[in-house]
Amino acid sequence: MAHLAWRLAQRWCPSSLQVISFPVVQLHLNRTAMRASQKDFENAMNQVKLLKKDPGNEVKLKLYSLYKQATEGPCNMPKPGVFDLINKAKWDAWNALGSLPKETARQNYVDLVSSLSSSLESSSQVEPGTDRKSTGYETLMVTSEDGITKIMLNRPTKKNALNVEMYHEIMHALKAASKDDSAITVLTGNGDYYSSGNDLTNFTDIPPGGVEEKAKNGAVLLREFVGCFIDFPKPLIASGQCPALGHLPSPSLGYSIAVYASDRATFHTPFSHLGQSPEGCSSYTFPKIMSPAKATEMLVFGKKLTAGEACAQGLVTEVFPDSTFQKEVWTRLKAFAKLPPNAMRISKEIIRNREKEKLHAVNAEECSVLQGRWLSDECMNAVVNFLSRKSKL
Ligand SMILES: CCCCCCCCCC/C=C/CC(=O)SCCNC(=O)CCNC(=O)[C@H](O)C(C)(C)COP(=O)(O)OP(=O)(O)OC[C@H]1O[C@@H](n2cnc3c(N)ncnc32)[C@H](O)[C@@H]1OP(=O)(O)O
Repeated sequence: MAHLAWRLAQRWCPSSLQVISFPVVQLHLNRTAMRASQKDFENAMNQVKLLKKDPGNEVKLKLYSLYKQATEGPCNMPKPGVFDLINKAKWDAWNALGSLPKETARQNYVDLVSSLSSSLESSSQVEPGTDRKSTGYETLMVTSEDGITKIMLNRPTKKNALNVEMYHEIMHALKAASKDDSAITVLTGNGDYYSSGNDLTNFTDIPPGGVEEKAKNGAVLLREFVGCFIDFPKPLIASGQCPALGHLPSPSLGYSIAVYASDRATFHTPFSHLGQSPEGCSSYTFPKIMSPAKATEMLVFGKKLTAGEACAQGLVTEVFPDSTFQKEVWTRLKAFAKLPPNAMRISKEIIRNREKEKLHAVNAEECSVLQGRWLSDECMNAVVNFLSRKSKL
């Protein structure tokens, strides 16, 4: 629960002239400091994500409450029930700020983060330069520069497994990128995995309606998620330097207009190993892009492809040496981003539009089949085996 509260608190924030105790430091916040700008506030939100050490629940609740006060003003949400422990603690912390002005809350948030950063050391885990314009996501780093919006999956310690929050944040980031002034969008991963697919702990949080309700909600979420890729209007590029496993590769490979991979990357869709079935429209796009026989090896038998093999099969646009990958790919992307954006958009539209209806229908069918698969013994056993550390891919 502490971990969950921390993750929740990472996008939020603390209060004013007060001394907050937690195991590592005593924070003395100065209310008379200069007013923090929106940019200072955004920088502080990014800093929170880079903290190496957990500052403790008390501070996390402060961060949460100040963030909410700074962005939404005084708490006017209904009070959560007594058994909803995390949400109740958050509500109490926010409500305790009363009518504290938004600007003061913003300043206090910035002050608190600054104290935390100097006391708790920042992590150097993320790629350099990725904190330039991240926008308060918890599982992503989103930056926008030189006409390129970069959406980077940012759960490196979990190999960028997609938890429910990440599904929502990716959808949000794609929708925002479709409307921003960038010309192209790049999807990539931080750490040594592009992604390890669906976070298998997504299967553990069973709602009152039982596993059937869980599976139904999962199918709705997945359909919406893949739908966002199908409808994404701008050129989308997947850039992967390392292994891509399972879930995300399918939609991002099938719908990207370009896929760049380093010679260290691999592509693996182990649906059968997990008692599941193809998703992300891969049952339709892969046999078209590759050949039906090669797609069967990949989608039915879970054969892992090297970047070179994936390129030979047409799944990957080009493979670069690992040592020069970033430089070569970003030089190319920056050149693409200078092309007339409307022309690129329209060209993508004309390539993809006649397939759109079909893709949505395939997506719906795949999600419905998966909903049944998630209730099968085969799937449940595979998830239990992973979670009990009996298996890895
Ligand atoms: C009813 C459910 C509704 C859900 C909502 C919708 C879902 C839509 C699903 C659509 C279908 C998708 C299909 C797929 O995605 S299939 C792919 C699933 N992925 C896997 O099976 C990968 C499992 N992971 C591994 O095999 C290995 O971790 C690895 C990726 C090969 C890496 O091994 P390595 O030894 O290097 O590293 P660790 O195993 O120690 O991993 C580090 C920590 O990361 C955690 N981890 C990694 N991957 C996942 C994952 N997919 N889910 C959850 N957790 C993951 C791992 O447990 C370690 O955590 P720890 O440090 O806390 O132990």
